[in-house]
Amino acid sequence: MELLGSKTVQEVLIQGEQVPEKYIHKVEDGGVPVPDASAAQLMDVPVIDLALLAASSISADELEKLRSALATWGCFQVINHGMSPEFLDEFREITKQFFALPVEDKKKYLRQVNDIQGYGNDMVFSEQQTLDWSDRLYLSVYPQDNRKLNLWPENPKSFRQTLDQYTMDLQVVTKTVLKAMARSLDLEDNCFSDLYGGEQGKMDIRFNFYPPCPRPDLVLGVKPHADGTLITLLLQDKEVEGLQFLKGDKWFRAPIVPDALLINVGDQVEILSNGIFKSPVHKVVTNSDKERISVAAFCIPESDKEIEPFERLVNESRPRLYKKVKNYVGIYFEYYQQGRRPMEAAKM
Ligand SMILES: O=C(O)CCC(=O)C(=O)O
Ligand SMILES: [Fe+2]
Repeated sequence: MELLGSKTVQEVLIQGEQVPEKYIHKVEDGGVPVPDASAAQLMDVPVIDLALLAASSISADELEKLRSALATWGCFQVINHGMSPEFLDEFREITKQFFALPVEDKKKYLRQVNDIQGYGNDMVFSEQQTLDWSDRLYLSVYPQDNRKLNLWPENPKSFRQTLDQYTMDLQVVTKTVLKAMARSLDLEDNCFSDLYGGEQGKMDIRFNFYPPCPRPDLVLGVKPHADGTLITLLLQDKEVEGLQFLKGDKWFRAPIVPDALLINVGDQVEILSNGIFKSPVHKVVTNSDKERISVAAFCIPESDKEIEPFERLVNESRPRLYKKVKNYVGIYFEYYQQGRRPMEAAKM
């Protein structure tokens, strides 16, 4: 159960408070709570041309690039995805315009306690939870029955239509990526996409807004987590960095490739691939003078689908690492509430 909601970050800032205690990360052993972002290296994650992954003209080199990126980083950037740079700019623009509305106007779309959809802050499950320095708008878009249109902004005027177009385009990208992932593992083309569901696999969208933060050394935009999805497609801010990925015990900065989408696999693909593809732990740092936006699209299997390692990927040299799970997103929140890594629930 969620505790009563707290304020949005924007409201905290309007009230001119010091950064409230609840947002502050502490390190008991006296280390640095949030290491200086500029000290982190850029990741060398490949940029993949989606046209070269489409079934009709698939390139073996591109496929190998994909497999190797997902086995090392768990993510890659993709260009030639069918959306024009102008359209991506328009989509970023409606995101900025929505968050720039006065608090009162946005509150029409306020998330209710215990519902994930709507505008507001991170869901709060325990008194101990350190809060993220981000405001969100979370909307389910597919299947269409999941849409709560009363929570879809009417201002800016083009918001709904632009979101609709963006998510239709993403469904096409998702299908191509899921097929290519299967091929890169020598599996049957549709093995991932069958779990995702027919024409309209489940997709949720989270618009993230990170206001400038007076204490980037103590506060995170999003605390370290891995996504509970099959895959996540992220549109990053065009100018402001913030996202970092963990590899080994080091954090790396995700580079901005303005017209690319950054795609990462989530826990469910790590399970299905028997650990060959890594669901990367990532976080978002804040900065003191620039706001940042991003938009994450979460692709999630239907909740009645059983998720377990594909048999072809289990053998003597690679024993089965994960149990069968169902409704993983439900498990995800239960573990998250207790401050545990949800993947623990799936390990053998
Ligand atoms: O803002 C970002 O770059 C990433 C956000 C994220 O990790 C998420 O929404 O799950
Ligand atoms: Fe994430």
